[in-house]
This record gives sequence, C-alpha cells and structure tokens, in this order.
Amino acid sequence: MASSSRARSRSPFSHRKPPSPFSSTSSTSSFVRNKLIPRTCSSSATSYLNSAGGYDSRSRTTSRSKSDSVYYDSRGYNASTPVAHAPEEIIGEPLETSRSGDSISVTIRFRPLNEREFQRGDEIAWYADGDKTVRNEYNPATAYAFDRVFGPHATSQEVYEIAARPVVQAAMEGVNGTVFAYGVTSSGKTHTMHGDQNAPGIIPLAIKDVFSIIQDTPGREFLLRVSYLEIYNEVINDLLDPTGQNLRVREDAQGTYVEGIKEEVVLSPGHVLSFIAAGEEHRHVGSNNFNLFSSRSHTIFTLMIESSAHGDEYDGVVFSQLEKYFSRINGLTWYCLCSLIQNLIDLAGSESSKTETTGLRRKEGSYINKSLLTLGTVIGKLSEGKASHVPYRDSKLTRLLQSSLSGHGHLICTVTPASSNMEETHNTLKFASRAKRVEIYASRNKIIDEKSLIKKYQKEISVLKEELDHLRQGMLIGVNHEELMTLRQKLEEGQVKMQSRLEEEEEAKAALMNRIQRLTKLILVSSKNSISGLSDVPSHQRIHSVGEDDKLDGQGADTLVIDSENQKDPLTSIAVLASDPSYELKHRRSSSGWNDELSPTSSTATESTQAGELISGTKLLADVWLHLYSGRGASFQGGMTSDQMDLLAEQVKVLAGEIAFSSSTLKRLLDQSANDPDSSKSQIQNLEREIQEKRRQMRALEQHIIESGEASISNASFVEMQQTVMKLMTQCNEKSFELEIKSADNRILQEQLQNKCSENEELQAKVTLLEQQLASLSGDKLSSSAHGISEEHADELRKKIQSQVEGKRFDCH
Ligand SMILES: Nc1ncnc2c1ncn2[C@@H]1O[C@H](COP(=O)(O)OP(=O)(O)OP(=O)(O)O)[C@@H](O)[C@H]1O
Repeated sequence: MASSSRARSRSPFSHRKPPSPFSSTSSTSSFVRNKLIPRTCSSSATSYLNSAGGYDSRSRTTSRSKSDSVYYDSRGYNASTPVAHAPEEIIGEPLETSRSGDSISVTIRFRPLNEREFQRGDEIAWYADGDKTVRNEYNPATAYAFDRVFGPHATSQEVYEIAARPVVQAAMEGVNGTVFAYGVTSSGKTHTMHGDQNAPGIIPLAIKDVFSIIQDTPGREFLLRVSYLEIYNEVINDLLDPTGQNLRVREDAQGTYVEGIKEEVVLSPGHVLSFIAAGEEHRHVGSNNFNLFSSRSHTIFTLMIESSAHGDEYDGVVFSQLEKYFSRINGLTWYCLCSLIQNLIDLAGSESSKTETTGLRRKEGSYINKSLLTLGTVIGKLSEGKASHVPYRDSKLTRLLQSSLSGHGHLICTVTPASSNMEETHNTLKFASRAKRVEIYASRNKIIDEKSLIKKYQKEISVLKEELDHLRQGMLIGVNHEELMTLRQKLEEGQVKMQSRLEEEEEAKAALMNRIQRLTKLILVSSKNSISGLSDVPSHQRIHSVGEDDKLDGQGADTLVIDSENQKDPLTSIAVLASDPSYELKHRRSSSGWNDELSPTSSTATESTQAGELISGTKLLADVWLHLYSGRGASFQGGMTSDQMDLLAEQVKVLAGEIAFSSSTLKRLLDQSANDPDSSKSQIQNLEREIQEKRRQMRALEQHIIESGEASISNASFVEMQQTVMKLMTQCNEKSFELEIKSADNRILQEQLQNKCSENEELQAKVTLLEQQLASLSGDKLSSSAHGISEEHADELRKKIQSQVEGKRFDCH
C-alpha cells in the first residue's frame, strides 16, 4: 500500500532556531493559547484560570474548571520564566511536511494538565509550538510536525472541523473514511470522540453533519445504517445486540466484515445517538490508576451510508462506511506498544509497575497489548512502504481496520503535556509520525452487489409497484366480457364470489401499498427535493424527516412566540406546544442535550431548515402529535394509521435509548461527584429532570399507542360490522328479488293449477259419465242383446270405456 519511493524530507527544525522562545530549563510550564508555555515552580508566578474565567494569582491552589478537573491558564504566563534556548540544542526530528500522495492525516490534541498532575507537581514537558509542531520543553530540538496540532484550549468542534469533517464529507460521496482516536489512558480519547453535554465530541458532530448533508443534497436518496462493536480480550461483541457475542471476522470481495453483526437503519441524529447510548451500556469499562472510567476494549462504531440518485438518474448505489475507531489503551498496553518502537522490555517492565496489574486488568491489558502491538507493526510496515507482508491477520483490530486503510483516514492522537508522562507522549508522537507516512488510496465506491440495502429496497419497491399496477389493470380491464356476464349471472343468482375476489384484490393492493410505504419510510431524502420519487406514495409518507430532531429541538423550548405563520405550521405548533410547560407531555427530542448543546458551527448546517423548510416526514410526525394533542387536554379520539403508530413506536424506542444514555451519563457524573458533590450538582439535577421528563413522555406515548391500538381495534370492528351489514343488505335485496320472481312464478303456477283443477273437474265428469256407460254395459248382458248389440261388441265397448276412464283418471291426478 505504501510506497517506498517517497522521499522523506529532513526536519525543517534542523540547524535552525526553533520558533519557541522559551528555555528548556524552565521547571514548570503554563499554557498560552494553543501553546504550552514553561513556567516556574514559584507559586506566586503561576496563574490559573478560575471557573469564572479570571485569574487566581495568589497561589498554586487551583480553581476547577466547570466541566472537569483540568486547569487552564488561558491568557498569560509569567514572562520572566521562559528563556530562549540556544540554537545548538536543536537537533531536529524527521518531519514529514511534503507528501507525494494521500496519506493518513494526523492531528495531535493536547489536553490541559489535570488536578492530579498539578497536585503531584507535574510540569509541562511537551507543548504545541504553533499549529503544526509539537516540541519538547526540555529538549526543544526534539520536535515533530503534523497536519495539525491543537493546544489544550482547542474545542472538539475545532478538532472536528480539521480532523473529521473532510472525512465525513468524503464518506457522503462514497469514499470510505475512518477517524481513529489513539492515545495513552486518560489522554482524552473519549473526551474527543464522544465529548459531553457541554462539549459534544466528534461522533455527535459527525452525525449531525451527515443529516445536514442529506438535507442539502436534493436529488439523491440515502439509507443509513449503524453498527457498534467492541473488541474485548480479542473477542468481538455486538454492542447493539447483547446476544451477539464472539462474532467472527469474514472476508469477501469488498474486504473484511463481521459476520452476524446487527445493523440498524437510522432515521435521525437522535436515533443514531440513542443506539450509541444503548451500545455504551454494554461496553466494558473499568477504573485504573489513571482513569476512573478507563475503556477496557476497542470499540468500533460504523455508519454505513448508501445513496442513489432518484428515478431516471439512478446511477447505482454509492456506498461508504464511516468508521470511528477508538483505541482504548490502558497504561500497560501503551508501554508495550511503545516498546515495539523503542525498547520493549525496559519500558514495559518499568512502566507496568505504574498500572494496576492485578487479575482481570492484567488479562485485559495483555489482550489489548497484543492488538496494539500488531497495529504498531502494521503501521510500521505500511509506513516503510516495502512490499513485505503486512500482518493484518494477527489481531482482530487490524483485520477490521484493513479495508479502512484504503479510504480517507484521520488519526487523532490525544496527549497529555505532563512531565510524568513525557515518555508516553513521546511514544505517541513517534507512533503518530509513523502513521503519517502511511499512504492511502481512496476511491469512490460504487456498489453493484446485492448487499446494498437501498438497492434491495428500491428493487422491492419497483416489483411491488409493478404488481400493484397489474392488480389495478386487472381490476379495470382484465375482466373480460364473458367474466362480466358470468359475474352478472352469478350476482343475479345471489352468489357473490366475484365480489369477494374483488375484495381480496383490494386487500392485496392495500397490503402492497402498506409495504411500499414502510420501505420508503426508511429512505432519507432532502425536503428540498424537487424530483418526484415514488409517485404512488404521498410525499409526507415517503419522505422521512432528515434532521427532524434538529428542527424539533432547535425550535423547541425556546420558541415562545406563536405568529400566524407558525400556527399554520404543524411542526412549529408542536414546537410551541412543546415549549408550553402546562402540557403534560412535551415533545423535546433532544438526545441527552446533544442537540441543544451542539456548537454554533454545526447548527449553521441546519439553520436553513430551521428557518422555514419543513420536511414532509416531519409533518407526518407532526400530524401524529397534533392528533394527540389537538386542544388542551383533549383526549385522543379514533385510531391512527399504521404509519403513525410506527412513528410513535419509533419515538418510544428513541426515548428509551435517550433515557439509557442520560442514565449512564448520570451514573458517571454521580461517581465523579463522589469526592466533590457541588461540582456537578446542577448538571446532575438537570439530567435527573430530563430523565424523569423523558420517562413521562415515554409512558404517555405508550399509553397513547395502547389507546389508539384499542381505538383501531374498535374502529376495525365497527368497520367490520358495517361491512357485514352491507353484505347482509345486499343479500337481503337479492333474496327479495328472488322472492319476487318466485311469487310471480307462484302466481302463474296458481293460475295453471286453477286451470288444471277446472280441467280436472271436467274430466271427472267425463269419467263419471263413462263409468255409468260402463256399468250399464257390464251390468246387463241381456239388455245388450235386447238392444241388438252382440256380446263381443259389448265387451269391446266395455274395454274401451274402461281404458277411457283410466286415462281420464290419470289426467285428473
Ligand atoms: N481536551 C480536553 N479538555 C478538557 N478536559 C479533557 C480534555 N481531554 C480529556 N479531558 C478530561 O480528562 C479526563 C480523561 O479523559 P478521557 O476519559 O477522554 O481519556 P481516555 O483517553 O478516553 O482514557 P481511557 O483510555 O482510559 O478510556 C476526563 O475527565 C476528560 O474530561
């Protein structure tokens, strides 16, 4: 991967006076802007920033900053202390300032000295000399150049702009990207990547950005998925699914992947954060000598971004992965890693005594060591640029990292300036220097395989739409004349088979529509989209809110004035409702305050949407809320559509995630405040209130889901009843029609019967006459002879009359 042909430039620090005007002999240091400035041990000469931002120049008694236990000297330093060092001290380091191709960008972030370091009299050993150089205080010639160096006052937002925003932007265009936090324990990896409520880290900022970019990209549709895993003792566990333990790494044409990892489709920034919060709950964390909440595992959070153009502009699916790798290192691990670079046995031996090396921690440490050792080897090999074997397979971390090294990569190395950690910081800088030489080849991914979910969904949607069209056509023109005749005949006969077939088709159509709506709901598009997508589906159902949380939150609690425009707008109305404390259930979907707290730069991205553009998907949600809270205290009437129910259920899930996240933050704060109860009191109270509030919201939502479920059921049974009545009425009509026909038949039959009866009577009369004739013929033989009729002739007559009698009798019957 790496090329050996690239010339390594000599250090620009060689043989020239370094920019630092301060003496390496200073015994203590302070920070000036982004620079660590040496300072004396003299208490009178030391200035600390107190919590109100002022100076306490009286003594070394430090004032705690609001958010954590670190100390700042934000404005000045004792000018008498620094002494310019002699030029001959400059020995220079191999600084890479020119690059032949793309290589991993490396950023260094200093954290301020913390309380513990101050108390034990730590000095500033390394400092940011300008925004590209890290220099050693005691030996100013020892300096390293990087893409960017941030001093202790830099905010995570500033770090994000340089280290992560370009990666996020490229990822949105289909280029794989990785942001990688690396550093010794307690150096600030979690602070940088996660941050806290007051200073959101790179992950929440990146998530926010992703949704803003979607909003600003009309004409494309996006599907986002997340996964979150940890590598603990060389075992991969799924943080989004506690049952997913000991997962295996597999390889296919596109690189390595974790088999069976749970991937969740996400719809909003709050949604993503709720998954992270849920995942954090399952992560292995433990305390060591340096950090109460030291991470005991590497965690990898992956955001998979798929996108494709709409309709005719369909250009295949662009797919990228934005991964955040957190190298969680405890002290022991770190030294072993450094030993790879420098002196394994001595460093490991001497440093391991500093760390807790008991039982479980030692075991964890050795596993982390192994993976970081391999990482060091891999980075070393790649930086050498030789075509030698790169041992990716030697650890789970490097195996999973393998494909990421072919995309945009950014390594953020967090360091402490403290003299007690001087060697560790030096080793981090060396590692970072090596990583900077790793060349990467980023290319835009175009996915044509079946794994792409967006493609799968799109295919499914088009198949379903075709089916739906056929079904519609079949209903209108597919019924031929003969069928119509049969249908009429069958209807005439009172048989409603065809009717039920039509009903079945209607049902199938409705089910298909439903499915299409469900699938399209997962695809994110900008509300600025002018290209019509799936025309069958109403836009408000098709488009899910991008950054819906942002808008809801952004307009939430602060929106106090209701103007006429706002009143027309369901979303704003909700925001206004949400701001009204008298409402039992406030709609404030802030994810543990992230959205409220996100810095101004991230909010600019969503400003335009907040200003007035409403996303139709949000309207759907808004409809639900308005539905629920139309009118003060008005109870919810009637059932909701399944889409609305789905969204409410989604809301409940998001709230549950947010509660989990807030609870873990609360736990952390409570633990932190054990020694100093006043420090985070207000934060704790706010969090407790927030959790209570969210619980109440969740309960209310659940209640409404149940109620609307019941309402739907009763609505459903009412509809069923109506249908049954209609059916019965139709049957009744048919039966009465039948009855009419039968009555008419009956009348005819009656007439016929009457005719027959009279015929019968006539016949009876004839029979009687004939019988009389017969009797006279058979009763008096003599008289026949007397009448001159022969005996034979008389018999013949008798028989004839007899048969006529029988015939007439038969006719009568
Ligand atoms: N740049 C910074 N500014 C202010 N405080 C910071 C900064 N970086 C870190 N801290 C604070 O230092 C402490 C330790 O930081 P953090 O937990 O982020 O270290 P870590 O590198 O993740 O440690 P581990 O590897 O043990 O998990 C936290 O209290 C954090 O708030």
